[in-house]
Amino acid sequence: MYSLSENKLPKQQTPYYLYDSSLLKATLAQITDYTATSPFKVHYAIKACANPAILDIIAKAGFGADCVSGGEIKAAVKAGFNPESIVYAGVGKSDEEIRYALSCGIGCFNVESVEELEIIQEIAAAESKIATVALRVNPDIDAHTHHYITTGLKENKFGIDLRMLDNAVAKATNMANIKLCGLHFHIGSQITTMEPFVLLCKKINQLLAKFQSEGINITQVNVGGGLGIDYEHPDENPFAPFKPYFDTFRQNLDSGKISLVHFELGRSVVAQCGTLISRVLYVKQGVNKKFVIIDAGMNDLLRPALYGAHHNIENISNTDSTAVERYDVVGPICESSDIFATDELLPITQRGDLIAIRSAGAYGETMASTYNMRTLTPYVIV
Ligand SMILES: Cc1ncc(COP(=O)(O)O)c(C=O)c1O
Ligand SMILES: N[C@@H](CCCC[NH3+])C(=O)O
Repeated sequence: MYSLSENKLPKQQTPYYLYDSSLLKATLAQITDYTATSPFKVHYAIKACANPAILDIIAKAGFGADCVSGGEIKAAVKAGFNPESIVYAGVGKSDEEIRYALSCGIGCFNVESVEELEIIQEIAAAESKIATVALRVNPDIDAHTHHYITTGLKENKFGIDLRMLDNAVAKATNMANIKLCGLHFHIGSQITTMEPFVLLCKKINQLLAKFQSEGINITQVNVGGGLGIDYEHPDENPFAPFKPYFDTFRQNLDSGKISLVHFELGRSVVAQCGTLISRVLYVKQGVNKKFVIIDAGMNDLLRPALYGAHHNIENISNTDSTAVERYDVVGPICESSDIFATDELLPITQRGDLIAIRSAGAYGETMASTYNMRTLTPYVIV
């Protein structure tokens, strides 16, 4: 794995994303190993990181792609993902995006409402095409994660409510240009215990048994993504708990009823291979505290400002932990929420030091903006 020492870092203007390709490849190899013995297919969730160099590596490793917009489908096709291995979710697919997805020949639309199903039928009929769809079910399961990234509760906008599912299945099976291939679920992100996934498996088993008893043979399920990572200990735990995760589905899904299980992993694939590298502009004395003001801001990495997320922060210019101090680590953006950490214990830090913000490979670069007329964050892959 790449070591973050100052003299080995690329000579690149800060701030920038640094991606470790060897860690990414080792992660992909683990996932491939743990899924090889079962009818499991993993689609990488492009929203986590759509960097072309990263997509290239993931496509070459034989993964499918999970997309949520026409732009993501375009990026996936360009990166070499097989269109038949592309799945497409999202509550607000536009007519143009549906037409584009059909023209690419994507593998499956994960349909989030009956209203959307009707539009896909209409467009597919006009284009004389068959759209393969899975119905996204809202299973009303609490993923016990940040409320902004919980997606499987009945008050969330995602998926079809359980009470409306029978109607949606009946409609889908009767539409001339729709081929119903399965059910789709995604209960949330950064899920760190297996319990919500066990509940999900139980719900899936119940639903498939019910439909099969009614003569509706649904044999494929997509269980979404959501596997969490260790933000506090990226060196001790560079890999997400893939083995218990895949074992949970192997042990709890009713294999007699299911021919293929699709996964849509994002964060757990790419988070640990990315680091945001930044430089200290000022160490500012406040009334009761010191601020380390760095040249990266919430426009480069939004997660701390949006979710109060904490990423591990390291001073890679001074690693001497025998003399430490507490600092608020903040960016230059004109917002009080532009804070990466409060009371962070760091070695004595000074202007010019390089700061690494770890575990930033997922939902980092993809959520960056040009707010305050800043340039989009560049990247280096090593
Ligand atoms: C439908 C869908 N699939 C997959 C993912 C990827 O989730 P994660 O990055 O938590 O694995 C998301 C994001 O939460 C999603 O909305
Ligand atoms: N963007 C979120 C995850 C949302 C996943 C998309 N449904 C994060 O950074 O944690």
